[in-house]
Amino acid sequence: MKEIKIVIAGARGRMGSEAVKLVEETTHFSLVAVVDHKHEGKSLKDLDGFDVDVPIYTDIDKCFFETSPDVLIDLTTPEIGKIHTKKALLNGVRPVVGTTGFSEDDLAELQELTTEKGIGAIIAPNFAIGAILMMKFSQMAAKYLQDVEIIEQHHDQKLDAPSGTGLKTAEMIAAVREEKQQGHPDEKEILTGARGANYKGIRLHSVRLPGLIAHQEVMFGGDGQTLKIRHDSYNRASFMSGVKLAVENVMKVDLLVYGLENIIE
Ligand SMILES: NC(=O)C1=CN([C@@H]2O[C@H](COP(=O)(O)OP(=O)(O)OC[C@H]3O[C@@H](n4cnc5c(N)ncnc54)[C@H](O)[C@@H]3O)[C@@H](O)[C@H]2O)C=CC1
Ligand SMILES: O=C(O)C1=N[C@H](C(=O)O)C[C@H](O)C1
Repeated sequence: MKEIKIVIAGARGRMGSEAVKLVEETTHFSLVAVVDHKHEGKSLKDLDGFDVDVPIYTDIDKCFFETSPDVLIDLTTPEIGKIHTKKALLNGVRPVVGTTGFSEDDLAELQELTTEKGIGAIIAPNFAIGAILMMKFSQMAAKYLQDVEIIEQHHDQKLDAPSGTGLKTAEMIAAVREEKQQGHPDEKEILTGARGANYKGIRLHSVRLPGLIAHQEVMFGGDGQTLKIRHDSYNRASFMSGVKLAVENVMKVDLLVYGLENIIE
């Protein structure tokens, strides 16, 4: 298999450090550099916990120019992730984006840029295969049970709410469900936010607690019955087979793919 040259942005983070391991362990992947907001000019091996000798860049354009990667894996923050994704496309580098917190407008802009540049990009709110199945099963269930609420639970260092997965699940359900208001028509929030966020009538609840990693339950209600579809990630290794799949697939597409469910048969 042809070698794929990769840059990782956010390599020191919880997900990024796991992605460094994945790239190192995969024979046809080659890590050529990492992007950080600190440590310009150092090697990754100078930092605690890494023994990989690749340069650290704080300037992503310079990084792309000097290392000519095929793929950028971005695992940073919502704000920075957007900038990196745009810069990757402008530099002819295929982005694989795990970073969440992008708005509909951001996605539309990136889709336009991807089409203009004619190179592939993958934005995946969740790389875990079990989470993809949870979303697909939820979409199936929503055809039969239209009353649904999403409860996503994450560690308390997470920046965005609702999670990318929660939002994507709501979007997938909304695509097959006629929009409706749930609960009592006269219901009133005594405390603002008590009923959660509202995506086309679907309620989304975000729990943030230390000890959690990434969990989501999609709860459906019908006459005298409920159905719960749940996924739990207990560690960040759970996301890595999806990252590998995304890197391999981004080399084969020439458009923006939003969600791994679009490349998993
Ligand atoms: N798609 C998926 O399956 C998953 C996505 N995520 C998402 O990935 C992102 C990262 O999550 P974590 O690793 O938990 O966060 P983290 O906070 O552990 O890591 C973020 C990293 O980004 C770096 N960073 C911040 N500003 C930067 C800049 N200007 N340039 C380069 N690097 C910069 C930080 O130094 C840090 O190392 C989040 O958006 C999260 O929602 C997390 C888990 C799974
Ligand atoms: O920040 C996280 O941790 C996660 N973020 C993604 C999201 O927002 O859905 C994926 C996963 O849930 C972990």
